Amino acid sequence: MPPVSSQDRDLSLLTAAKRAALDAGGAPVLALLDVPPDFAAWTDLLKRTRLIVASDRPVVQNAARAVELPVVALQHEPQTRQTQLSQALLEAIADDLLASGDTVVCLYSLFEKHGVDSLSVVSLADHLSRLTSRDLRRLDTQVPLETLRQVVDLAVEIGHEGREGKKVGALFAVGDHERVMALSHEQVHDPFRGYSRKDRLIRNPRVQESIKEIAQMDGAFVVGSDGLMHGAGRNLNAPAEGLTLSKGLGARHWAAAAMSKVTDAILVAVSESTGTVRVFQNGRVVLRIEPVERGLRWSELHTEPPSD
Ligand SMILES: Nc1ncnc2c1ncn2[C@@H]1O[C@H](COP(=O)(O)OP(=O)(O)OP(=O)(O)O)[C@@H](O)[C@H]1O
Repeated sequence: MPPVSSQDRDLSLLTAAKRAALDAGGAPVLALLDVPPDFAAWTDLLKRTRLIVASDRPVVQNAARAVELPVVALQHEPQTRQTQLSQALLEAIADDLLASGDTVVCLYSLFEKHGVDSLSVVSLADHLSRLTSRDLRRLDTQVPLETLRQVVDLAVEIGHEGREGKKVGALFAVGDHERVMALSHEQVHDPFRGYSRKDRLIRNPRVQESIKEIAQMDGAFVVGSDGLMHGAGRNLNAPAEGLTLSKGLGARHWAAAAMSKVTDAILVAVSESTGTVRVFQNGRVVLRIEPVERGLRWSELHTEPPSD
């Protein structure tokens, strides 16, 4: 069999991408490229199907901009194709080129130096939720992923929805609950006191609804590794020495950082003003989730020294 030229291979994959985009109800095509292709031929073939170009190479970015294609400019750093593709999708959502509920047809190269050799149809909603699990799994903690995931999902919902149109903040300590309880005191009456175990498990949807309601009150929720609520309305008072936090973060976030430093708990804070969820471990923000329209965006961490 004669070898297929890279240009022919690109065009046959592009035809398949167009077909997949139409089958998905007019999905956009995102091409992750290292070398500029013949963009005129590409747009000609794709016709009305929207094409977004992602690349860490200025030569590709410039060639795409020259024909007025939207560009996602990636950082050049050694990473797998899959990570690069995830990054491109997240950046495209952040730049409003994609919405987090979209299906996207992705074209990229796994093996070939030039052009594209692979096609994936990605549901962003599924992909984003898998990313959340993956990032949480990376945390080296004894708190089971399931419990962490439930708390983080709840925190994201609180930050995203608020309560009856009002913005709501919240604070959760997960794991190492005995030490967290010892380093905190009751700030307001604990609404969960006296409830049965079943009615204090955060996987119970009724408990989740109560948490959303109670989050409006002051203080923190203390959750055990098994997802059992041990306290609500707690004022956390771990010492805040030797901590570094981003500018603009107030008492809630300092309390979270401090408690995560002196215990093995993971702290999850929802900012009332922005809805941003921050996950703290060992005194540092290890994950930050920005609320974006209809979904989440995991973003990189920027740590700045505290202002005087
Ligand atoms: N040590 C603490 N323990 C538990 N909750 C706290 C603590 N300190 C503050 N909070 C809670 O955080 C709320 C907001 O405080 P503050 O505005 O200073 O925090 P912040 O970090 O700026 O958070 P936000 O972005 O939500 O405003 C307080 O009303 C209180 O409910």
